[in-house]
Amino acid sequence: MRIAIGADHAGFTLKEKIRNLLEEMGHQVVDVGCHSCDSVDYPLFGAKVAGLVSQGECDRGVLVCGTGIGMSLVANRFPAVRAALCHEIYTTKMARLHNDANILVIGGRVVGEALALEMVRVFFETPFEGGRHARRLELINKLTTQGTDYESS
Ligand SMILES: O=C(CO)[C@H](O)[C@H](O)[C@H](O)COP(=O)(O)O
Repeated sequence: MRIAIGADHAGFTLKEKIRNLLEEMGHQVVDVGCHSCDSVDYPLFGAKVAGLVSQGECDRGVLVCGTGIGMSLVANRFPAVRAALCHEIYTTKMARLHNDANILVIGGRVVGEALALEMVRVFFETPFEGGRHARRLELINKLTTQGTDYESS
């Protein structure tokens, strides 16, 4: 899989570990930065990763900032992006099984390194279940084309 990863200064250290893990797992990683602990603005990096996923240039993405909230806000503005902010294994697994999340967002100041790396492993090893969940994702897609007027579809 081709995976875009990005972080701000608060997520830089964890992002480096995540890149190593993904490469060990055999994935091709596109690292959009940042490249140090110097203070930067998370929207710049969140938008790069989300843009690559949205345009189909990468299959999935991983974003890390301090809490993960800022990166989530940015990423979910992009068409076809389903970014999931996760703090533990269960939610991470369900984000794939039920939501077909294509970007995993982690708070580098919230989740410890070992747990975060296990979450990454689970995210990339868990398939989407489809079925009723696909129908619900389709309803989300319709929000962008016809607002909340589901009845007229
Ligand atoms: O955007 C965030 C929260 O939604 C991230 O956690 C940032 O990493 C954080 O705001 C950065 O804070 P700092 O005080 O500038 O290090």
